Amino acid sequence: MDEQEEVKVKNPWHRPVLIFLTVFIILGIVIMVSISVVQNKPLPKKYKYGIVLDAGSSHTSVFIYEWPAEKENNTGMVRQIHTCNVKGKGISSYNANPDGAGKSLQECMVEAKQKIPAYRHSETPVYLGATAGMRLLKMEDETASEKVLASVEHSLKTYPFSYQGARIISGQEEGAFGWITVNYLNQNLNKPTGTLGALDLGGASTQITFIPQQEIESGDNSIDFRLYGNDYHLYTHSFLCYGKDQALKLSLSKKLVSAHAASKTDPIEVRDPCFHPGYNFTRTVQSIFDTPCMKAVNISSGIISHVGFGDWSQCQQSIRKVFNTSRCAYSKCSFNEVFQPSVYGKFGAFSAFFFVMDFLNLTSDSLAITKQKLEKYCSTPWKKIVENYPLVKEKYLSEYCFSGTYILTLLEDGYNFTSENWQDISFLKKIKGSDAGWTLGYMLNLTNMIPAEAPDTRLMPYGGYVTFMIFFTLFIFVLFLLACLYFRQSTRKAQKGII
Ligand SMILES: Nc1nc2c(ncn2[C@@H]2O[C@H](COP(=O)(O)OP(=O)(O)OP(=O)(O)O)[C@@H](O)[C@H]2O)c(=O)[nH]1
Ligand SMILES: [Ca+2]
Repeated sequence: MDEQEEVKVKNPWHRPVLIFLTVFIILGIVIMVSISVVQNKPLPKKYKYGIVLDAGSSHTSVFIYEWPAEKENNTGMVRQIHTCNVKGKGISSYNANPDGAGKSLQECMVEAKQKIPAYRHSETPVYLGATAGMRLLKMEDETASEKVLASVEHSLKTYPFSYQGARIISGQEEGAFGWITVNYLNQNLNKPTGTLGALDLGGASTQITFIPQQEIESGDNSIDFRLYGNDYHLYTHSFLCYGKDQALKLSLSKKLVSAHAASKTDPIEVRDPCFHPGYNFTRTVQSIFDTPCMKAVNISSGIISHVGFGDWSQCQQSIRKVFNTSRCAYSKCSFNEVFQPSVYGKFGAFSAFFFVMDFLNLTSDSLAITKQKLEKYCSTPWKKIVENYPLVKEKYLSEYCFSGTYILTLLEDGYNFTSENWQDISFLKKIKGSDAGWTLGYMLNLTNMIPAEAPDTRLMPYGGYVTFMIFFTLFIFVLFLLACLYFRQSTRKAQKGII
């Protein structure tokens, strides 16, 4: 009995200090584990948003962009999460009914409200940039263009976003921001890699932008940027009236003028090699001349009979007439006396360059094959084309022969691409999910999201730095203990030896 009591008394777990210490240690472990679980739980990423409306000549598109809130100055972080095509034509078509321009944006802006989390609405910037359609309207009727801009401004201010302005952007801006977009999305801007030239074909204008190898001889075509610590010296030009819809009108007007001189029929028959054999459509003369891109001509008949005969090489001859290459006051020109250095490097060709070449399945062939295929396509009877593509809008369908030939002629005779560098052109619509176009570059610039200088980077992230320092300190401490132990052992051995 006494012995048993003695064992009980000697059991160390019955000592209060030890019990207290054990509970304390367990509690400590629980607290540490809980803190580490909470601390290391992946945080929900916070995003910011921006809206840009591309008010083009043919239609308006609304783009919504998203980027991680804490990484906004890094290249490639902004991505397009949604796009909405406004129903109907571009805002410049509302010249006679300006209120309609603002109203037309309603559906897409309501969609934007649903796509962006409500708590971000008030800090989400909205920009509207209008391009060639509004440039032409401003030339024709400045008051009407101001009314249209006032109408879209009034409409955009009714939404809970942060309205930042609606304006007509210049051709240089359109070209330069398109170039920034493609190079930002390809993450070319903070690396020593080459950049991609940008080719944009709209309905009313077309832009070419690239870094040339030679000096830029005209100030209007030069634009300088400092992005992420690199200096960029760009060549850019925007040809107003050379988008594919205006170019069609230009080309058709020339055919109409010569048909009018020769023909005695009413309506005048305009025979067109750029439209398929069997194509026959009645147009008004007004629909061809309703643009400041051409001087009005005095044509007696109000309507024309537009008849196709599908001959590619004659089509190309007729399109060449819209490019004036007879004079150049510089060492080199593209056309219409505009300076252009030799094209250099790889190019991304988007908007109608892509729609058309993709439809015609001509995005990856050599120049010679491209011409052969196009020749065959243009000579295909209109009836057969309609049968082959029952789902494609007839207006688009009828114009692909003209548009394909226009693209080829613009690139080869206008910009001076050759069979050697033809395959440096990539026809593209999107890059990593975001549309190629000027809108993203425009927003990045206005939100200061591309810094002039590359941000200074630390050797390692803060968390990594703390972990490294803790482990390294422990490692040194263990080495120190081992050294002490070794020192004690060796001094003991030495003392024993002495004894
Ligand atoms: N085939 C085809 N054509 C299209 C499509 N979308 C637009 N287009 C046409 O392609 C041309 C260029 O379109 P966009 O790039 O949107 O032109 P835009 O921005 O309205 O015109 P700009 O103000 O000159 O830039 C226009 O003639 C459009 O009608 C499409 O999906 N398929
Ligand atoms: Ca455009």
